[in-house]
Amino acid sequence: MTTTTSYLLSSSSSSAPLHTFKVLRRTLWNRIFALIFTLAILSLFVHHFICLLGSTNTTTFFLHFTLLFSDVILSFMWATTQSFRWRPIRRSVYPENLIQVTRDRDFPKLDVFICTSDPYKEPPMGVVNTALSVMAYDYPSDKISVYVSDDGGSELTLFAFMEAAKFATHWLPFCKKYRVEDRCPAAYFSSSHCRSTTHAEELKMMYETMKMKVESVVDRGCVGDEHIKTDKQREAFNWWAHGFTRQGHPTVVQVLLETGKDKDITGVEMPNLVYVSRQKSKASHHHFKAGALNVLLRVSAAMTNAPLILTLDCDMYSNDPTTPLQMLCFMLDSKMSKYGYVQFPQRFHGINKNDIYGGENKRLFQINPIGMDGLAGTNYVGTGTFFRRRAFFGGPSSYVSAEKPELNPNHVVDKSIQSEAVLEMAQSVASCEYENGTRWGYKMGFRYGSLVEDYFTGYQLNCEGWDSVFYHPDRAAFWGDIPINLDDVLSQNKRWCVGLLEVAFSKHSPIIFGTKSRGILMGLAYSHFAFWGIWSIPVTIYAFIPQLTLLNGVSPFPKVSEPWFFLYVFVFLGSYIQDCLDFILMGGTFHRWWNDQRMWLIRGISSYFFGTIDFFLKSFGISTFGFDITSKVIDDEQNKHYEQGIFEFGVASPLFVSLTTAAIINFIAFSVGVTRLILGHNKLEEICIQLFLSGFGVVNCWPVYEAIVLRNDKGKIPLKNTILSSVLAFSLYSFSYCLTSKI
Ligand SMILES: O=c1ccn([C@@H]2O[C@H](COP(=O)(O)OP(=O)(O)O[C@H]3O[C@H](CO)[C@@H](O)[C@H](O)[C@H]3O)[C@@H](O)[C@H]2O)c(=O)[nH]1
Ligand SMILES: [Mn+2]
Repeated sequence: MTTTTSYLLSSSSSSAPLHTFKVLRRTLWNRIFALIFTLAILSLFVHHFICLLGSTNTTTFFLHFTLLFSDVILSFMWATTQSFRWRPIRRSVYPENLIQVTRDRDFPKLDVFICTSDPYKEPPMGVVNTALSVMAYDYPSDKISVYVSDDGGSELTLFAFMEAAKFATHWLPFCKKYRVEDRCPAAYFSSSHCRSTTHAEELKMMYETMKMKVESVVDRGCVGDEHIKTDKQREAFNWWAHGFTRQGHPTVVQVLLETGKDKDITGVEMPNLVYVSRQKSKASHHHFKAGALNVLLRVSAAMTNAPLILTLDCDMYSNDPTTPLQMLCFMLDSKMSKYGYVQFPQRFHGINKNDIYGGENKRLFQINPIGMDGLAGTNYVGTGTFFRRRAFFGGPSSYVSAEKPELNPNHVVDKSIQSEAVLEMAQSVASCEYENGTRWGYKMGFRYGSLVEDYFTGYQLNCEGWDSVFYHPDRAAFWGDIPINLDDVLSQNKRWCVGLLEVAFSKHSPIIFGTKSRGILMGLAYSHFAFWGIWSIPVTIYAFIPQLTLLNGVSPFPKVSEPWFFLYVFVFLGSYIQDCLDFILMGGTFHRWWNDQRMWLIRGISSYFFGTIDFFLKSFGISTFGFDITSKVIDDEQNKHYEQGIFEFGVASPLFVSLTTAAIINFIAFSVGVTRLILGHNKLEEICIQLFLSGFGVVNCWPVYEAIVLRNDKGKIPLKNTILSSVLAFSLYSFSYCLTSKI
């Protein structure tokens, strides 16, 4: 391990700690480098001012001003990343010591929330696998309750869960008997750990039968009469009988398994399993996932009211049955009562060798969180998070009470979850109107007002005084799906970008409100995410200006013989090398880092660019945006390309237009630059920086050229897109020609 102990700290004073952490040794180097880099940035500004003052006409003034502006933004973003490098820490846990503070049977109850919202983009079998993997946790079954929120309001999903409830009575004892590690059935049956005994074969058969049944129902689009066996089932599916649509339907709460009543085939208690589809009506805003989670908070309060909550997306299945014990190491430490949540990293299976789309999001999900963890706490990333229920009701020392006493975290439920009173309560708190006039979404629960409800909620909790923990075990706690085509990746990033800008430009902007609440470093860390969208400004400027000026024979950058040239070299190499080191020290490879930086550029020019425009259009009331769910379905041909590491363009997405335009301009600028050098029309010393930047653009855009010219499959860039981009590139060139002809 490259991160040796600089000092070891434990927050528990007893001889056998539950958890410890170490501050990474790179901290010192990071701080020294931050100082040197700050001086370099200041010098760069001096250079920019000299150029601005020396400009002889408005065009050159404007040119230098644009470059200054873009460097100001780069510097701001660089400054925000210093918060992640200030004090990164790594934690360890010792679940074997839990016995000193509690016994198994006294473990706190755990409510698990799983969200799904579309049976076609999120196949029910995937959701079921996620649920089964957590139901089988190494945790007392009678302490676990799994609540599934179905925003798709789909009888197909309910049907899948009815089947899963039956299968679970076999699966759970099997896992425990053989100490199975992969408790997600799909993962287990396709892994090499799958036993080849008759018992395992039997289970596999059972699983396959269930899968076939569920998939055939999904293909048909409805649950046929032949599948409805009991009166209880008929009653449940009756909800779908009249005028039930996805956007307009009553609340459906269906208890599929109840602890105390339902037993597995060996006679051991089953966990609770509850299906919830909240009421929907076109007339009221449902606040996307945050709304769904708040409904689950209330429904679960009415039914079990566990003090600990795990939130999961439907595609994030558990990969380690001991995860709850690791979490308890923090939650049961009495000195950690101010810690509101424990975040496990989002990790993804099925990433191709070199991670062409940067799907791992290493910086977002692994590198930055260890930095924030060393300050006041990491951000919440929507899934793989264990919360204290209390954290949703005001700060650690400023309690906000719910409007109904039964919903408060200290309320003890003493009735069966299927009793009439409890079911009635669950129905009523899941209705559309319930939140009107209450503090849900603003002072309580998951927060509204941003498309990235996870980021916004974690941020608000941190601001209210809750700290949080990031725990990154070697064995991934959860595995999730990643989008495997470029359009999905870019659209997802665009949604994130819009949601983050909503926070950046709100009264809760982290730069002011965050800094005031939790200090400058936390303010900067949260600002780093909030202002993601503005990356688009420097990325776009550097993708076009050096290239267009090169084509027009103008050079706004220092010559090789000038000392300022070395400043540019230092700033570029310094930031790139540090970034690469951060990546590799976190277990990444050079190749993956390269692809990750390429995706950063691509996102800058597409997702962030269009996301920022969308955000401002919405702010002026010109357009609206929603939560487009990322597809978890795998198309065979796309998957083949992805496995081979080939980019998938395929659709005529507007997100590709700016990218293709930049690719064309960079290619032309680089070719023209090299030709002029060979012909002796230009000296390398004059155009070195511009030529380098164009060449860098060309190398990064390589997959785009392949997709325009060399490929003939479905994943190539549609001709329409190429023509549009060429026209745009030509217009940009003509425009720049007119401007620079006056210089
Ligand atoms: O109206 C909605 C929309 C979405 N979801 C669920 O939210 C989850 C995340 O949606 P997904 O399309 O997978 O979004 P991603 O961009 O992949 O998710 C990341 O970003 C989201 C914020 O944009 C977070 O909520 C997620 O936890 C985080 O993994 C899924 O389980 C959905 O079913 C709902 O329940 N209701
Ligand atoms: Mn997702």
